[in-house]
Amino acid sequence: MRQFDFDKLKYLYSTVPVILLIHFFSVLLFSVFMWHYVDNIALAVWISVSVIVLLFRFYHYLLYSNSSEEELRPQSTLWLHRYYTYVLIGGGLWGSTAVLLFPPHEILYQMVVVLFILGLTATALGIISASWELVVAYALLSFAPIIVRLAWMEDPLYQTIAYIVSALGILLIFSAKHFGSVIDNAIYSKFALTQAMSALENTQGRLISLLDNAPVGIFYYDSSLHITDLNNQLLKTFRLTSRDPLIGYDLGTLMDKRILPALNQALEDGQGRYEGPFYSTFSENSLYIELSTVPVIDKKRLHQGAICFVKDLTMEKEAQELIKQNSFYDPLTKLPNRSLVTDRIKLSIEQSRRHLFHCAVLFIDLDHFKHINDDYGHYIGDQVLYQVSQRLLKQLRSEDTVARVGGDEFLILLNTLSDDYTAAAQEAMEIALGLIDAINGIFGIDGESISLSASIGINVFRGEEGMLPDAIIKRADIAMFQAKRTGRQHAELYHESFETSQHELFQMEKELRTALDEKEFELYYQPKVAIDSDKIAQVEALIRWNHPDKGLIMPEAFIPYAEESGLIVKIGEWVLEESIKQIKQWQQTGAANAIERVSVNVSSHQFNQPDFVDYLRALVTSYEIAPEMIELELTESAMVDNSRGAIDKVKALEAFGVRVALDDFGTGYSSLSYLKHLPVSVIKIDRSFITDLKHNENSLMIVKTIIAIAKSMDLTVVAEGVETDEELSMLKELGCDYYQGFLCEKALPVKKLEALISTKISTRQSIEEKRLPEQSTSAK
Ligand SMILES: Nc1nc2c(ncn2[C@@H]2O[C@H](COP(=O)(O)O[C@H]3[C@@H](O)[C@H](n4cnc5c(=O)[nH]c(N)nc54)O[C@@H]3COP(=O)(O)O)[C@@H](O)[C@H]2O)c(=O)[nH]1
Repeated sequence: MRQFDFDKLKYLYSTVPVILLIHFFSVLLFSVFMWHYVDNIALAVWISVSVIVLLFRFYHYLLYSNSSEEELRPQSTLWLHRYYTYVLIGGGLWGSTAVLLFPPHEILYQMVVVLFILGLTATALGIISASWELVVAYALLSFAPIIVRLAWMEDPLYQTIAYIVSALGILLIFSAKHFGSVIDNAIYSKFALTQAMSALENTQGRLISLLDNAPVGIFYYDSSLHITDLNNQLLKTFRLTSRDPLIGYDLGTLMDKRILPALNQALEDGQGRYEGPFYSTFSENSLYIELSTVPVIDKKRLHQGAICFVKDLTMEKEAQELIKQNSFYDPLTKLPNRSLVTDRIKLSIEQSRRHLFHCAVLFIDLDHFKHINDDYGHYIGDQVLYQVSQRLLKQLRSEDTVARVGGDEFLILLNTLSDDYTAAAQEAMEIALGLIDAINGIFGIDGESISLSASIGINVFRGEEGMLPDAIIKRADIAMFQAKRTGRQHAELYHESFETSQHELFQMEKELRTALDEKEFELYYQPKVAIDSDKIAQVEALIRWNHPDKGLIMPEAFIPYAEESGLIVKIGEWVLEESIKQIKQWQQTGAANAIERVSVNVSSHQFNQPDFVDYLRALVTSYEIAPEMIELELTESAMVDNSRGAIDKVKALEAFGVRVALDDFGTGYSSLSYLKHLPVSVIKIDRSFITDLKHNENSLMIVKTIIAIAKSMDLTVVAEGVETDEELSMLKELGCDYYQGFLCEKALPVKKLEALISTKISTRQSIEEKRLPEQSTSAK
């Protein structure tokens, strides 16, 4: 059943109580009136039937009233038919009075019957007028019998009354039709209203849910800038728990007035927008918001205030700031990074070009920082970098920029130096020296004392057309590289010639790689003679490069390049393995039985490799040679550069059986007290002291002292660079254990060394033999 028909059914049932009452009292009244004039049995039967019908109808009415709409809806047609049935039975009962209860003679009571039928039908038709078919059926059932009865009577008066009743009946039917259409309209209007109300409620519900669940804060405000409504998100945005302080709030009194223009804009029929920081009056929070406003206009185009949407962008903004911070600043030191300093250099190029002053870029690289990371771990390494950044900042002016551009690399941009290049270079150099002083020294971190130094490259520039920041940085880098090459711990001012030496380095590096791949290196061996027995007891492995074009190249010509490029590690590994192979071969062939030990030079780079000891152990084990056959020659600087790790490594090597000699002793740090801390077995006195031995009192004193202290510490002493008998006899007198030098032999290829040793003659004899032809020649 359609909703409209269902509503009509509801209306019809709403009339039942009235119908029942009218019907009941009408039956009662009719019976009282007619009791003496009609057949009492017929009247009793009529009354009984009427009462039974009324009771049933009442019962069904109660059933209907107690049913829910959901229960009634599926049976609505049945209930309509029930209603129709009872109405028609009612009509039939009153119609039947014209047949059963019409007094034959009392004309007055006959008219009472007619009046009852007319009155009740008129009432009934009014009530049931909502159903046209029912009206017609009811009118027929109630009027037809009385009209027929009256018309059947002979008296023309009755016939006239029959016409009148018929006319009234027709009139009533049409009145009921009109009344019915009024009721229909009323039901339809109510139905339409209900529909509209429910649609409105739905829309309102949707709007409320939209407002409450909108991801942006929303509030309405009237034309006098007072808040009239708001959603939950707005409370969240402003960290509030209650709407109360906001409803009716005058936005004109906000502490932060930056949003007012946008709010007013919407009241002037425009759309307002604001994005930026906002200080909340209510929660006293600093936010970053995006706000937009639109006017609220009703159907009559009248302004009803405005609506404002507020988005809290605080978190996005903070994230953006963080990203920005990370893309322009170094997270560890909080210093600008390469991008930012590059930008600033660009600016300096422009400014110095316009104002004719000089600027400088200082490229700082910490010396041997890698060892700090390797020995103390990255946490301490990070702390050192942080402290360095702080020391740098302290030294500089606020207009200068300090940036961290790599692991242990810092860039400093000095602005507004002198307009004279020489003066500017001097200023930059003074600042650089100040920075070196600031960095040089001990860093105390977590109970560790870490010594540090730095090398600085300086590039002084004045902006020119087309000058690029990268080129400026590169020059400072080249100068820094030069500072590293020339001893570290100092500053170098960029010079064009540095580029050539760098180019040379790259070229040499390339050639050295080829030399390794093409096996162009060879080991020569120089004898070390036991002074007491005058026997070749040991040899030192010394590298040579058989260059395909340049011939034999001595190590001093390429080792420094190998050191700088880092290739020394690979070359050193080759030397170690080659020496061990040679030892193995000598062991197997017995070709050099007399050789008790082979010493190998190890560069600080190689020695400072974290896995150096393990590497050597593995090599010795895999070639199955006695570790005692090897002696490693380390310079003092290799140990001082990495004092903590070096001592442990030397201990581990000595414990394994490999001996460690301190090479070039007397040069460099030359700290005799330092010897106590180094668990080495041998010290080699530097050649420079031996050469000077005869002519320089100081050298004699130094050699004397070194030997005395070494002896007191039970160390073996080797003197290198011995070229004369005099030097040898002086060393013998001072108690030196071994000597090495041209007096015995220079470094020889393996075959020649083997040949020398296989003569099994004392070196003195060999020397004498060598001299004899010379003497005979001179004698001639
Ligand atoms: N890391 C490595 N360094 C190495 C290796 N091989 C050599 N070197 C180092 O190169 C420097 C020069 O070595 P070299 O040209 O071989 O010179 C050695 C001797 O020939 C020279 N010597 C020896 N006796 C005399 C002498 O009586 N007079 C004189 N003028 N020179 C002499 O001394 C060099 C050996 O020095 P040292 O190592 O200090 O014992 C040199 O520093 C080598 O260390 C290598 O494989 N790896």
